[in-house]
Amino acid sequence: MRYLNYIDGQWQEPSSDSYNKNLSSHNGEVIDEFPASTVEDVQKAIAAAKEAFPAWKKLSYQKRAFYLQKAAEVLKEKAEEVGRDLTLEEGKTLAEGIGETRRAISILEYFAGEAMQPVGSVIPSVNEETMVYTKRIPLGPVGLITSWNFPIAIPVWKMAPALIYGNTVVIKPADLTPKSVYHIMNAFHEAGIPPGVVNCVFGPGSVIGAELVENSDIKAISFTGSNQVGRMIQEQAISRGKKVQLEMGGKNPLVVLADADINRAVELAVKGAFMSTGQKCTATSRVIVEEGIYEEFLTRLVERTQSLKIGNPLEEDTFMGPCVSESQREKVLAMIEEGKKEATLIYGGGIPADPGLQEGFYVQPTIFELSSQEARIAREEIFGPVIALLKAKNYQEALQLANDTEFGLSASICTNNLSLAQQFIDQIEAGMVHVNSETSGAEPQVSFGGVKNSSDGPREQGKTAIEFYTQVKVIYLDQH
Ligand SMILES: NC(=O)C1=CN([C@@H]2O[C@H](COP(=O)(O)OP(=O)(O)OC[C@H]3O[C@@H](n4cnc5c(N)ncnc54)[C@H](OP(=O)(O)O)[C@@H]3O)[C@@H](O)[C@H]2O)C=CC1
Ligand SMILES: O=C(O)CCC(=O)C(=O)O
Repeated sequence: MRYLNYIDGQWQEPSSDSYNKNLSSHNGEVIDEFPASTVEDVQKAIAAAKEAFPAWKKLSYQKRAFYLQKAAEVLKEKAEEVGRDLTLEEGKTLAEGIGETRRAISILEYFAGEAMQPVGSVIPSVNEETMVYTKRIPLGPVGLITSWNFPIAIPVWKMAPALIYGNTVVIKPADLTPKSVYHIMNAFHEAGIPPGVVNCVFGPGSVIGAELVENSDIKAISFTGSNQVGRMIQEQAISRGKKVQLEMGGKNPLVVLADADINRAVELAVKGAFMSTGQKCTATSRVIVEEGIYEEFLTRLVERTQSLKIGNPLEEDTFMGPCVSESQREKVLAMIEEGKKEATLIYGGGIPADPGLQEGFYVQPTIFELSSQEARIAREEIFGPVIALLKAKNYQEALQLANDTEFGLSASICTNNLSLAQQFIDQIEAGMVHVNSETSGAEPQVSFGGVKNSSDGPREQGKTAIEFYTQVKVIYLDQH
C-alpha cells in the first residue's frame, strides 16, 4: 500500500511521484511504500505551518490540550496494531513495539496535562504599583528530524510539547521507519486538529531535513540521530539564527561492584545491551566489573546470553530481533570485525546460523573482553548488541573507566553500598544515572538528555521541554 505526506490537513502525493519501499527487518520483504518527497513538498508543509501558527498560538492551552488528548485516545484504540507495525519495520520485539506505543500515548497525556500547569511567574517589583510577571511565547513553526530507533516515542516527545506550548510542526521522520509516524499523523487527523498545525513530509534527510534547517520560516530544529549529522545541523541552524536541540550518541557504562547482587547485575547488563538489538542511545555498551566478582559475572553473563531467543520479533518468546536494516547490520558487523582485532571475543561475533533468519538483518548478541579502552569498540557508539566487558581493580578505577569517553548520556551502578552509590551519582559524567537499574529507559514526565557529546540544547520531555519550545516574555504592568 502507498502512504502519502500529511500537509495542511490533507494526505498529499509527493511532487516527485516517487516512493521508497518500507522493508521488514525480519525478512527484507516490502511492507508498504512512502513518498520520496522533494524540496517543493517540504516548502508547502512549511508554508502551511506558518499560516496555521497565529490561530494555533491564540488558542487557550486547554483547547490545544484537547487535540493531544484526542490523539492519545485514537492511538489507545489501535495500540496493538500500531505496535505491530512498529515491530515489523523496526525489528524490536512486539512487547517493546506495543510498549513504545503506550509510551507515546502517556507522553501525549502528560503534555495535555501541562495545560493545567503554571507557565510563568510573578516577580516582586521595586515599585509598589508595578506588577512584573513572565509569560511563555511559542517560537513559530518548528522542524523535527527524528531517528528510526524509537520511531513513535521520539516523534511524539518532540511534537507534544511543541504543540501544547503553541508552536506548529513540520516533521521529517527517519526513512527506515515511516509507518510509525504515519500512525501519529493519522491520530492527529482523526482528532480533528486544525489544518497546517501538524505536517509530515517523508523523504531523504539530505533533502527534506536540510530544507527544514535552511528555511527561514522554521524557527527551531529538534534532532535525534547521529553525532555527525547532529553537529552539521547545529552549525547550519545556528548560523541561520534558529534554536537547536540535539540528542545524539552514547557509550553508556554499567558498573558492577563486588558487593552487587550478581544475578540482578547480569540481568541489567543483558537487558540494557541486547533489548531492541542494542539500538538505543541509552543502551549499555560498556560493562565494568570489579575484579572480586569478575570471573563469576563473566560466566553467568555468557550463560544468560546463550539462553536468549534471537528470532522473529513478532513471536512472543523472542528476546531480541534483527537490526533495523541491512546497512545498519553492516555497520555493526564491521565494528565487530574491528573488535576481533583489538579484543578477545567471548560470545557471538557474527550472523546467527538459524536458516529461518538469513533473509533478515540479524546479528548475534556479542561479548568482547577488553584489557583497556583504547579499542574502537570501547570508544565508538556501535548501536548494536555488543558488550565491551572491562575489569576494574576497585570503585575508583571503575569510575575512571566509566568517565573516559566523549559521551555522557546515561550510566548505571550495581551495588548495595549506599555511600559508593552516592559518590557515583555525584562523580559520573552523565545526564541520567541509575542505581541498580538498567542504563536504558525514560519516564515521560522526567527530563531526558545527556552531557558531553551526547546532547546539546535544553533537555527534552518533562518540565524542561518548555525551555526549548518557548521564549520568556517579561511584562512590567503599571497601574497608571
Ligand atoms: N542517539 C540516537 O538516538 C541515535 C543514534 N544513531 C546513530 O547514528 C547512526 C546512523 O543512523 P542514521 O539513522 O543514519 O542517523 P542519521 O543521523 O543519519 O539520521 C537521523 C535523522 O536525520 C536525518 N538526516 C540525515 N541526513 C540529514 C541532513 N543532511 N540534514 C538533515 N537531516 C538529515 C535522517 O533522515 P534519513 O532517515 O532520511 O536519512 C534521520 O531522519 C547509527 O548507527 C547510530 O550510531 C541513530 C539513530 C538514533
Ligand atoms: O532509553 C530509552 O527508553 C530511550 C532511548 C532513546 O531515546 C534513544 O535511544 O534514542
